[in-house]
Amino acid sequence: MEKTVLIVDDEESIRFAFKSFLSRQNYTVFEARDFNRALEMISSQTMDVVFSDIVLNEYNGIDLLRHVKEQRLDCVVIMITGQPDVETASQAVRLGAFDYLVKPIDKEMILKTTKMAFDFKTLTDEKIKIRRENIHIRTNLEAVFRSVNEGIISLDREAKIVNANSRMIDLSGIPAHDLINKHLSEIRHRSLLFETKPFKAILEGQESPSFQTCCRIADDVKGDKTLVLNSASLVDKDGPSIGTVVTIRDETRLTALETQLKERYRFHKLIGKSQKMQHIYQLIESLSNVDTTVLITGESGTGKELVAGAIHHNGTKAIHPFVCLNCSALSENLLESELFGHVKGAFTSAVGNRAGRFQKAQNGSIFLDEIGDVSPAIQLKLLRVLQEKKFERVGDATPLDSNVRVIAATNKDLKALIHKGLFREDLYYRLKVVELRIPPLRERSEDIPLLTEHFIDHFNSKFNRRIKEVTHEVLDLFMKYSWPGNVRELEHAIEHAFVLCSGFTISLAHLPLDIVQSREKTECCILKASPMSDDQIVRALEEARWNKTRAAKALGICRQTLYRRMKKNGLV
Ligand SMILES: Nc1ncnc2c1ncn2[C@@H]1O[C@H](COP(=O)(O)OP(=O)(O)OP(=O)(O)O)[C@@H](O)[C@H]1O
Repeated sequence: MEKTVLIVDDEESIRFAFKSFLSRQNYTVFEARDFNRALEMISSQTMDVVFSDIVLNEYNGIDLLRHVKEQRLDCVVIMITGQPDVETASQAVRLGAFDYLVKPIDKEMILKTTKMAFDFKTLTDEKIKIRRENIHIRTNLEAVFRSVNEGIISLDREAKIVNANSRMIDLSGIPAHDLINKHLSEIRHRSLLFETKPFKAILEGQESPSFQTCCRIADDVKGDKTLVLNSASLVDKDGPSIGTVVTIRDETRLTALETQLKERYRFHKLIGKSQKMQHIYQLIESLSNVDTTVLITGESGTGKELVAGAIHHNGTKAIHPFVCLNCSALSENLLESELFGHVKGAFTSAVGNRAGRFQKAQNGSIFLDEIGDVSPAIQLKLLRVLQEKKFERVGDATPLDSNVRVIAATNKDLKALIHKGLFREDLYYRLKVVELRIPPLRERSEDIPLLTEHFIDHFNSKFNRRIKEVTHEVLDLFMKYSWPGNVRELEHAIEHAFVLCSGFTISLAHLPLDIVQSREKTECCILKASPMSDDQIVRALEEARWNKTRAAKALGICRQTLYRRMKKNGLV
């Protein structure tokens, strides 16, 4: 890069001497014999170093120096004088002259001073460059600091808050003037945010690693927030820590969306993403915190017990017991004692007092499965519990209070039972305050892949296996099959396959025969419908040398259909 020097002096010999010495050292030297010429040159050409005589006719070198400084020109000025005096020298230095030379000036001095001036200029330029870069970085950082969606707060080593961006102020709910320059201990009581781990660690003088926490911030209106806090030590390069910076990301919305998404596929122990299951989930939610009696209906194996469990566990009763009883499994007497308990001596084997299920479920919920199988006498007692919230133990006339939510279920048509006089109508309406009908699996086949995956996971962990999937044919069959036993049947089919499958994929060969045969039956029905002449059948049999399996295959029908056609034609 060109190094430019301007020599301003009215003495030509001086200008000549500077020019000849410096040109040989590869400096580009310009000359000016007076102040005005010098001004012209420094405004039209960048000068790195200016040597100027102090005496320049009507103006002097000090005026030139003043001009350079006023215009903030980027050059080093050295004053030269033939008549040194302390006052001008000190004035020159005060105004920012780099040096002050006294004539006569020899070559050595010119070269040495020029080199020093250039070294000084290089350093000054570097300093200016660094300063400009710093300003640029600082401006950018401040813009980032202001605009990011994360709260940022920095604290010094004494836990005094040095800075906080506007997002942080918003998250903490504390105005900037109450935050900046305050010690953490002074403001920690104002927001639960400051009670979290990173801030506690700062107060205790530790550095804390990145972690996730959920906290409720001071402004109650805003409610629970899921905040991810990250803290890092602020260190100078290789130096000691000068404080801590904590960043806070608000993930409330993300967490809510995640939860929603999960709920769509699963609700408590219920699996299913179909619209019908979404509707069930919504109903369960609205039923959870009301105390009404619920009647759950639906075919066997549709998940009625799981629904009852979800109603109980989703509500405020969840901390109290959830007691289940299958009413069809017990004789009338046993059921009565099981439901209401008995006292010692109530019957021959009653050797002591025994609490019934209603007592055990106190403040919680009781699930009465197969309610349609209950005898008229027990129906009457249940009606009393529902109406009066009271019951008596067998062998004791003292009524006991019942604070139990009743959830009943049946796969029977209770209305038909009422018609036949087998079920009390008044009990039916007491039970059916809200009816929840669980759809059979065939009406929500989009849940089948999800349920299949769920049961594979379940049996993998139960039997310590590593089965990955079912084949396309299996899934296809599952989607078409009518599942009379509903989810329970699917669960059992997969458990059956776990026994037979020794690899990683469940195929048709591993499934229960009745499910596979249901497919063959369907295919046979389809094939049977296609017209096929008796001649064609006989020809196929002859070609297959009367091997029925091969002939059926050649005709594209199943063996049973072929056999039926042969029988019809008297071929067997
Ligand atoms: N939606 C579902 N998600 C996961 N598992 C389910 C689901 N529905 C049913 N099951 C499972 O199927 C089996 C039968 O469920 P459950 O006992 O709740 O059915 P149910 O309708 O009460 O049957 P039943 O009328 O015969 O008493 C259970 O092992 C249960 O875990």
